Amino acid sequence: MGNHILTELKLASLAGAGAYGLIPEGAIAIEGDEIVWAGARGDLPERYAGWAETRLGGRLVTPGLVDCHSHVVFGGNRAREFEMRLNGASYEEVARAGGGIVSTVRATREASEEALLADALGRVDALIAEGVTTLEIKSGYGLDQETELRMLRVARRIGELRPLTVVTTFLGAHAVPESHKNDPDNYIDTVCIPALRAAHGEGLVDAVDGFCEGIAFAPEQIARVFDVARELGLPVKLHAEQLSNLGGAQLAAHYGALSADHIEYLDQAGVDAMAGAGTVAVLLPGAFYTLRETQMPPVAALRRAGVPMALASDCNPGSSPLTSLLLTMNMGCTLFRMTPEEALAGVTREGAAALGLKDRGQIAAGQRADLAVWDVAEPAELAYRIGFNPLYKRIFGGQI
Ligand SMILES: O=C(O)CC[C@@H]1NC(=O)NC1=O
Ligand SMILES: [Fe+3]
Repeated sequence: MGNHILTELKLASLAGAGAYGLIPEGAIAIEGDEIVWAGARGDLPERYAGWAETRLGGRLVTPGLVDCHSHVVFGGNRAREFEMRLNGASYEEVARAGGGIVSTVRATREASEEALLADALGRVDALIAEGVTTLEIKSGYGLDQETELRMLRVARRIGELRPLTVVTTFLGAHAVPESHKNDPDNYIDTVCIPALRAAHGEGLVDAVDGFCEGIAFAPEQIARVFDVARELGLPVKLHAEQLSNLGGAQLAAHYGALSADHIEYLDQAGVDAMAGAGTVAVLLPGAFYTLRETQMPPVAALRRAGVPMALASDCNPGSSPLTSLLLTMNMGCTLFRMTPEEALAGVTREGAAALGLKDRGQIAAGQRADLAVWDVAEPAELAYRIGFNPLYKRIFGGQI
């Protein structure tokens, strides 16, 4: 780290005017872990003359990628369930038959902290290899206090063991465990909320999430968890309108949520509520693709209303065993009809916004020096190609 100039680059700043905030002949000045200047190379201020210089041969430079929704910490895998679905069972049928999230809960409860960490690091390294510099990691496969906290400790350790910012999210309201399957209210009040308080007490929680859905929790149950999040001063986000419309996005907006995620079944009332609250739409095409869903999120309505749209892997063993943010971008375009610029913004500027982070996701003075350098001529290539990783160099916190 130190003072450094990156030059001979095409700058996709995702800031300022114009598509991608693109500057064909750009330069970036980095001091420590911070960008202190970015713009056209010809405008580089004299005061940076003499700084160490790295020439990038005209390669494209974007902000480091932000994966704002993942469940990368979990035990076991669900290949068997994948096979069941290929034999005709729906995702909800598998869930009601005791498969789905609950089967991963068993495997996660049985796994040690070291085993969970070792398994997760493989998935995290795949994301890092594609230029991810910030990763959100949820709990939600413990559904008991001990395991929920173990998952969040593993998430924190991932951020210590890798050149990566990890943001943790408590998702105790992910599913109703077998022990409480006839009494979800009791689970919320006697397990989920005490676990949230304990996790917060250990400094393990940066935000609180829930799954508002017929196979999970009702809005009233989510609201009780969000009331405690508000009491603890924690921001909230919500898996909402994935398989039906229970008004989850409106509930999220009512709590000033950072984001509402999935939202395939979002209606105009939900779009308007999110627009009014500044809640980011997090689109998760990996789950839509894996579950062979047909109801697309209302991208055109979100666009018209000016609701920011993020894209994320939703990496999880059941509905989105996906560890490629580049493929996520391609799916966002091909499946959800986002533009390539919206897709790139979705995994940078808007992904950061979905985490409430204002110091990253764009290339501009004052932002973290988290950058990705790509062997592509045009930014659209990042979403266009399928199964191709053109990352040339990943810069985390100014480490050239
Ligand atoms: O199947 C799993 O393990 C997670 C499913 C995932 N969680 C959620 O709230 N919605 C999903 O698609
Ligand atoms: Fe999810």
